[in-house]
Amino acid sequence: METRKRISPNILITGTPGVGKSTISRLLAERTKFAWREVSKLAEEYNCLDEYDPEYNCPFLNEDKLLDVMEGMVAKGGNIVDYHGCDFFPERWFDGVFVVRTNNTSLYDRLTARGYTGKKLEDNIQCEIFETLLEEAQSSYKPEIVQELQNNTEDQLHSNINTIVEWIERWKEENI
Ligand SMILES: Nc1ncnc2c1ncn2[C@@H]1O[C@H](COP(=O)(O)OP(=O)(O)O)[C@@H](O)[C@H]1O
Repeated sequence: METRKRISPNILITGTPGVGKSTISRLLAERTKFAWREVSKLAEEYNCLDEYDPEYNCPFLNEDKLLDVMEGMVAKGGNIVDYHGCDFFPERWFDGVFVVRTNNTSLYDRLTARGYTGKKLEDNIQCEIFETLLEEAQSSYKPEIVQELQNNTEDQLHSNINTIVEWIERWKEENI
């Protein structure tokens, strides 16, 4: 699969759990009619989860199996891939990578509302403070396709959607 064969771009929405990836992806999918690929749901649906990680209380992802499942889905473009990790996807899959960011207090409130406590809560807050996903994205993709989006407020949510929609329009002008 080569980038120039796509008639619509593939977009990766990544970031720490709770920053708003699903919210952005859902609204963006409604606006653009792109397919929203929730990687966690696909992993469950296609049995790509291996044995349980007792430390984090969640199953390990079988990355190779998931990539095999997703390869055909992303081939033609027009996908919004939503996941809290990004270094194991093939670089060639994505035309734009958006790293969603949230300040500590908002993230803390959102994760506690989701029922996160203890180590899981602390690790996710630290992940955001240390910009782990931003660094992961910057080291996995060309810097010019990686963009950070601050997503603390409703206003920012809507402007983030507009930013991505405008980015898609520009991509189409330049690539089709
Ligand atoms: N810009 C925003 N302003 C306020 N709340 C938001 C914003 N974006 C998302 N949220 C809320 O934060 C919570 C986590 O969002 P979600 O999209 O599930 O995050 P993720 O998919 O990154 O784990 C949800 O309750 C969602 O409604």
